Amino acid sequence: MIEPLNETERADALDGLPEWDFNDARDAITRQLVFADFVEAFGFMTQVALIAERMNHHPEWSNVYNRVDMTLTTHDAGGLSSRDIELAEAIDAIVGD
Ligand SMILES: C[C@H](O)[C@H](O)[C@H]1CNC2=NC(N)=NC(=O)C2=N1
Repeated sequence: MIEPLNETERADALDGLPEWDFNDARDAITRQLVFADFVEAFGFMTQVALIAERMNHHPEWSNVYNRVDMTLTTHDAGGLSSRDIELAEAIDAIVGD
């Protein structure tokens, strides 16, 4: 059973993820991306999907044309865990941040 991050761990993790916002109500992190068009957005989502499946950790997300909205939290932990931080870092690497 994975545990949610404690206060110190959460603060440290958020420091390392400046492109992500913290959603206190959900104990989740969110990021919105805008691409040139749908093909670029869906190509990004395809790359994330493959990594998420490999990690067995999956984003909550939505896509409208060139926009992708992502929320990361760990359902099994009831909040933000180290798995979300690892997935966020992998997503940032795809984006080039
Ligand atoms: C059974 C399977 O391992 C779990 O349901 C995994 C799959 N992907 C997951 N993704 C996310 N974001 N949180 C989880 O708790 C989670 N659990």
